[in-house]
Amino acid sequence: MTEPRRRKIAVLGSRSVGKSSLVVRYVEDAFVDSYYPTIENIFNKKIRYKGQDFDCDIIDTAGQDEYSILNSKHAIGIHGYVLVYSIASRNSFDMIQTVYDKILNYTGTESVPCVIVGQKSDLHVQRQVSEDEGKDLAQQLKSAWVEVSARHNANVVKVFELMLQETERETQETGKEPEPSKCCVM
Ligand SMILES: Nc1nc2c(ncn2[C@@H]2O[C@H](COP(=O)(O)OP(=O)(O)OP(=O)(O)O)[C@@H](O)[C@H]2O)c(=O)[nH]1
Repeated sequence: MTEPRRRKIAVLGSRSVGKSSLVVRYVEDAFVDSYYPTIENIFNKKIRYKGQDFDCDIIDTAGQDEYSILNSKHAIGIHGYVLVYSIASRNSFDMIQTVYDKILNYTGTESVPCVIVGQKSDLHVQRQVSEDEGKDLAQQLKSAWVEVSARHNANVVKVFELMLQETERETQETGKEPEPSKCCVM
């Protein structure tokens, strides 16, 4: 038996897009209708992916807006980022690029392993962001993309499979362990 590999995953995005609901659905298989703004919560989950065990810390963060300063501990020392928007909020979709740029500002790299998540896919009538727009953005940011509903438990597991696909891409190609993000001094 090989030792589980430790991975740190940060979940980021605008306020109220359903970051906590996504993580709680995944880790505890529960859904709550009420809204409690998050400051920070760290969840631990063992994930088996392609025959390998991963011991994952999933960091659920406070919602971001264009003026908030990304906490360095949510950008540095992280293996992969789950960037969440709501399909019913154009603003939250626009925020993905902003948050992504803030991460790159810290890491000084050209890209980081990312999954872009269109949450609340059950809100068909209120949809403001099309699937194609989500896919196009993901292509630009060289990220994976998926639409999910924490409420209906649709595609939630897929988010974390895609996350490991992204963080382990290099390991599969080179056999090298992925490095968590580092701070770049400009
Ligand atoms: N229709 C629908 N509503 C959802 C879904 N996921 C979450 N919500 C609702 O959206 C609201 C916000 O959800 P949260 O999970 O607290 O959002 P958050 O992104 O963690 O919010 P912050 O902590 O402020 O950043 C709550 O009222 C949830 O019940 C979903 O898949 N579908």
